[in-house]
Amino acid sequence: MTFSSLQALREAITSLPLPLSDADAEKAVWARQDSLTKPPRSLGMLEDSVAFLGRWQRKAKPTLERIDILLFAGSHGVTARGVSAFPSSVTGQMVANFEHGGAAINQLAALAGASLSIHSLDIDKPTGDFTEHAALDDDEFLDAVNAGYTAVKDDCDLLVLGEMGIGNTTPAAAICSALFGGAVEDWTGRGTGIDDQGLRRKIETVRAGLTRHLDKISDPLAIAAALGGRELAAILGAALAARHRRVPLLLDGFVVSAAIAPLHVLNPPILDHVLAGHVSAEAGHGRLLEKLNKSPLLSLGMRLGEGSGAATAIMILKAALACFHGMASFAEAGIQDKHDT
Ligand SMILES: Cc1cc2ncn([C@H]3O[C@H](COP(=O)(O)O)[C@@H](O)[C@H]3O)c2cc1C
Ligand SMILES: O=C(O)c1cccnc1
Repeated sequence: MTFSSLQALREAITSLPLPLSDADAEKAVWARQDSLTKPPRSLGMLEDSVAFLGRWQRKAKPTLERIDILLFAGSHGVTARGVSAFPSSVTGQMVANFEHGGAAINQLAALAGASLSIHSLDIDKPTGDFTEHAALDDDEFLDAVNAGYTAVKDDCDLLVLGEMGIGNTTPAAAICSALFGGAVEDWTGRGTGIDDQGLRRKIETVRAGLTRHLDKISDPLAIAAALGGRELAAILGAALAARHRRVPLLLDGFVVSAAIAPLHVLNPPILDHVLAGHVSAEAGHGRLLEKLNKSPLLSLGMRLGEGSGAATAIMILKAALACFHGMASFAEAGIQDKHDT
């Protein structure tokens, strides 16, 4: 499926009947977990994670055999305003680095046993500077959403989305400010490590973008197009495809979370298939996860993007499944179970 208009996309988000998760599979997961040789629920979020995987994989015994990491790259016109500590040319150079296996995400994907595919979205064609024009017109936005939507494959046990795009913490901050309000400073962080003067410029840039596109403030998809970018739009499309296909999605940092936030504002249950991998050190990510009602598995002070925080969290999911599949039950081990009260 691809979307030929914003209206068709909006309908797919708000009015199509959404496929549901499997409550019976989840019940079976909890029944097994409660029979294993540990005090009930003592593995905390590990147990919650197995229940989540069971529900969305529709399996009483969930697995992580096939994990796909899709990394989307795009270029941002707003970088001309001096909002990043790095030049825009680094985006293409990092794409080459991903292809040669030299980036953090390559190492983490290999360790996690995940496949990694790189999707470059017109990186030689930066988006418009959102303080002056819409970053993307409707057609450009839909093309990127469709690229993300069609990149998701059915037969995967878990999906991770990553991004590369110098400057993209600025559109992420602008989208959050537009969707959720509050002080622009609270959504705007240092990204790649911009200095104090740069941070002030970045905050002013976000403010100017909000003023320019004030007329779109009540339309989350118009905000995503006017203030976003191609890799963010593709992430929105991929998250929607995962929901339609009941593929569980593990969320990365601030940029990926901001990219899917318009889905939440349009229809909160649409992100029920999403688990937060980590909370990034980027200002605003913790607040954004609260808005999305997600509790992160990890808080490691990471602020890289690329899908790296989520890829690290895969190891936690694998730890959870190792216990779930490998532990003996009280009956098998001949251990006395909890007193009946
Ligand atoms: C070498 C390098 C590798 C990266 N990998 C991810 N990012 C991250 O930093 C960028 C966002 O931060 P800002 O908005 O400050 O530019 C994005 O490309 C993001 O993926 C990187 C940034 C750099 C410099
Ligand atoms: O949390 C993120 O997604 C992030 C933080 C800094 C730079 N790039 C991405």
